[in-house]
Amino acid sequence: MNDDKQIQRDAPPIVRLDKVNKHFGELHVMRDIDLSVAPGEVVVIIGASGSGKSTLIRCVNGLEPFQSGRIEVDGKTLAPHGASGKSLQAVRTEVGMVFQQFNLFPHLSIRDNVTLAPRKVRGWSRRQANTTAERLLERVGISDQADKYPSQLSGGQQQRVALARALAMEPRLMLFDEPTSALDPEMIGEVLDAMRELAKDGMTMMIVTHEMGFAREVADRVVFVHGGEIVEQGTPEAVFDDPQNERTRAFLSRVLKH
Ligand SMILES: Nc1ncnc2c1ncn2[C@@H]1O[C@H](COP(=O)(O)OP(=O)(O)OP(=O)(O)O)[C@@H](O)[C@H]1O
Repeated sequence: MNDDKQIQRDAPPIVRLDKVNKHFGELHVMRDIDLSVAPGEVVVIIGASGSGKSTLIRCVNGLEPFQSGRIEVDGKTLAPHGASGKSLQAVRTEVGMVFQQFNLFPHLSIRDNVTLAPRKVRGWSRRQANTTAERLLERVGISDQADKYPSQLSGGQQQRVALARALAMEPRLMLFDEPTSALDPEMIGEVLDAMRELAKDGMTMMIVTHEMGFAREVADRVVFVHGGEIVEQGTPEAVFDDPQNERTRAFLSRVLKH
């Protein structure tokens, strides 16, 4: 997306999935998924509802166990049937996640929502965490809201706090699962702007979204998932303008009509 940005294709990938399979009972939701993400790369995952996009993201963060294959995140292995406690903990602290729902703590101020994890998990002093929170809230454009509580903020502002909170842990990788789908249309832009900035700064990102315009603009690579399989992947130009697979074409003609 950005010519100045460096994707470190020669470095070890930050994320690597090898032949990952996941079932929910009879339902096979990830089928032999192979996927690597290089440092600095922005990968956008698209596909119809129920195709397995969220499950893929949640497996990378260790939120869902999987049945076979292997997932490596920044050199730590998540094994099938749940990782060992240590690598799971390490992955969770190195990966930032932003969900559809903001999940802020309602009884904590915006500042305390952002500083809680670095203080508890990293052992930062209140002062150090507050300085970081100020910088991050400034970065997502809501430094004037630090003393407020989540219920006093709009959905778009709350989602930007959720982004600042994830960044406070200094993640190597950011995962987004439909971060704008719970927002009113007029608030979507402000969250996408914050994500755009992050991408420009070289953050490695995996993003599940239904915002196709944003996907085209921000992605280094677009991955189309159908029925738990990666059916097609490539640059946004390749996938959006010249899709090779019939199912990608059918999906895009459905979503781009609206
Ligand atoms: N905890 C669960 N238990 C049983 N089935 C589940 C569970 N979570 C997801 N599924 C099923 O797995 C399939 C894939 O779900 P997933 O949420 O990954 O799809 P998705 O592509 O992210 O969909 P959407 O765009 O609607 O969010 C769906 O059929 C869903 O109903």
